[in-house]
Amino acid sequence: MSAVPAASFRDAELAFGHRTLWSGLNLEIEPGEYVAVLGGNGTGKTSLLRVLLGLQPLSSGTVHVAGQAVRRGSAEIGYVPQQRAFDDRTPLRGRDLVGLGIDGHRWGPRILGRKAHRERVNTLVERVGALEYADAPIGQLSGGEQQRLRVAQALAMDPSLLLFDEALLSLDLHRQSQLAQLVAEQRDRTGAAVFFVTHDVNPIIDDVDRVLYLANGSFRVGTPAEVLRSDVLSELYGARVEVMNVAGRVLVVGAEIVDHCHPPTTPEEVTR
Ligand SMILES: Nc1ncnc2c1ncn2[C@@H]1O[C@H](COP(=O)(O)OP(=O)(O)OP(=O)(O)O)[C@@H](O)[C@H]1O
Repeated sequence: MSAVPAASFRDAELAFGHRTLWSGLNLEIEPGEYVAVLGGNGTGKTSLLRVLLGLQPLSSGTVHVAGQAVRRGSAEIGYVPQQRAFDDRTPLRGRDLVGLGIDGHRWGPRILGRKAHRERVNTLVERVGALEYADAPIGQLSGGEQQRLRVAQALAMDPSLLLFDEALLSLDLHRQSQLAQLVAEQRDRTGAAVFFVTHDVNPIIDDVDRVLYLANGSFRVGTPAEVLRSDVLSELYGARVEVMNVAGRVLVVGAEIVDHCHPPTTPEEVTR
């Protein structure tokens, strides 16, 4: 008997007014499966995560997380939102932010006792390599440092589904690969499924099982080798799109012309 899917979409459609972001989405993600969500600006990647979080209802169809209808505040989900810097007056230390991942989603007494809570926070802070600055006010940390603490918060309760929205954005290449490794380790250790929204799949490509590529009000889903091909993406975009391997990285060239909402100024890097 197969396990309950970590997440599943059935005939799912999301539209705002007359604009359909995607429709006919049938997708089951198994525990431990790693899915990269790719596509240009405004194609509905963040909205897809918001649907899983129970923050955005579908226009039609159904969505489940761990076999249950989605709901807000689910402890099954760890989420790293698209980055917004904390105000430097935010009255939180780095480790307080991480601690919110343990019991910040619920009212009432702490899930863990004071000592166990402290130890758990310390383990998480150490795991993301943030011990050095975890006691500093969060708003005084760099974007990359804040990001590592956000990741620690998302991992806090070993959720069965991890959602990352452009989590690599403010990190240098070394930190990108460290974070990618951390996510892969967490997946391997806990069997969590992963949805990773990104404009550059290169740092995570070795870990990715499937790609969900959104464009032009439609999508393609499959292994990176199945989806990240000139013929497949040209058909999806309805225009000539080249997937090129340049110095070990694959670039998608031509997609920016069709991603007309907020065209990127450089070729979109998606895989090597
Ligand atoms: N609640 C809403 N009501 C109306 N339109 C919305 C709503 N939420 C999102 N949109 C629109 O849906 C489109 C997709 O937004 P979304 O943030 O999901 O895109 P994205 O693929 O994550 O883009 P980016 O790469 O720029 O972050 C955008 O045009 C956005 O303005």
